[in-house]
Amino acid sequence: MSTIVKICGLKTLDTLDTALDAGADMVGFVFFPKSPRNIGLADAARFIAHASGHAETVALVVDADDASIASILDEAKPDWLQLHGSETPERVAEIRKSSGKRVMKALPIATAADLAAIPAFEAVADRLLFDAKPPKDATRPGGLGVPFDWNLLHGVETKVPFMLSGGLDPDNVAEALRITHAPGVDVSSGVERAPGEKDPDRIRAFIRAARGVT
Ligand SMILES: O=C(O)c1ccccc1NCC(=O)[C@H](O)[C@H](O)COP(=O)(O)O
Repeated sequence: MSTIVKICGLKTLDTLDTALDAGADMVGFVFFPKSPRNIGLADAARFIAHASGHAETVALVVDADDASIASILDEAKPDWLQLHGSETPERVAEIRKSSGKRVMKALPIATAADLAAIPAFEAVADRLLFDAKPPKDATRPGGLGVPFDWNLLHGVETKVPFMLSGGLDPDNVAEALRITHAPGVDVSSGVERAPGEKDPDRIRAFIRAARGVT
């Protein structure tokens, strides 16, 4: 089965088209004002409509309230909601039920102890995203371009599919997949030429590398 590839933090039509043309399975749009990838609702709606039918679309939120989620669903109509904050299993279940959307829950990973969160969240989410735990002084909970020890995921078993994330790039994604056998990978910083500025060549290179295309 081919590795599912998600390109996250897209902000322009040309880089979205690059990701789609290169075969990205999922494209992510960030709704987090402190992020250099933060996107407005109108642009997200336009890009999600453009991507529909070519890739699954993901709206990424961080501890969003019901009103914010409702606006995103009404205006942008994503296929997935990615919950990248400190949402509890109960909150994940509540959002999944009320939105009727598939939900991907990000779990911050730094040590083996962090894997203890898997059972509670795999019971309420459609997919898990293992991302590097942010440092205490981080201004955002993701998109930091920093990996965690992939060996922590060696042999991990989950009841729902998972994605590997955090500090991936065209040069390390094949090794990350060799170690983790992750069914999916997700990248943001590693395909950028500057924070929030996606690089089409790096997007293409990442997808090729993730697919094992030399
Ligand atoms: O990308 C962001 O700026 C971001 C901001 C706030 C919460 C989550 C964010 N990104 C989440 C993602 O899914 C990223 O792709 C993931 O954290 C990996 O990022 P990177 O290490 O930069 O590849």
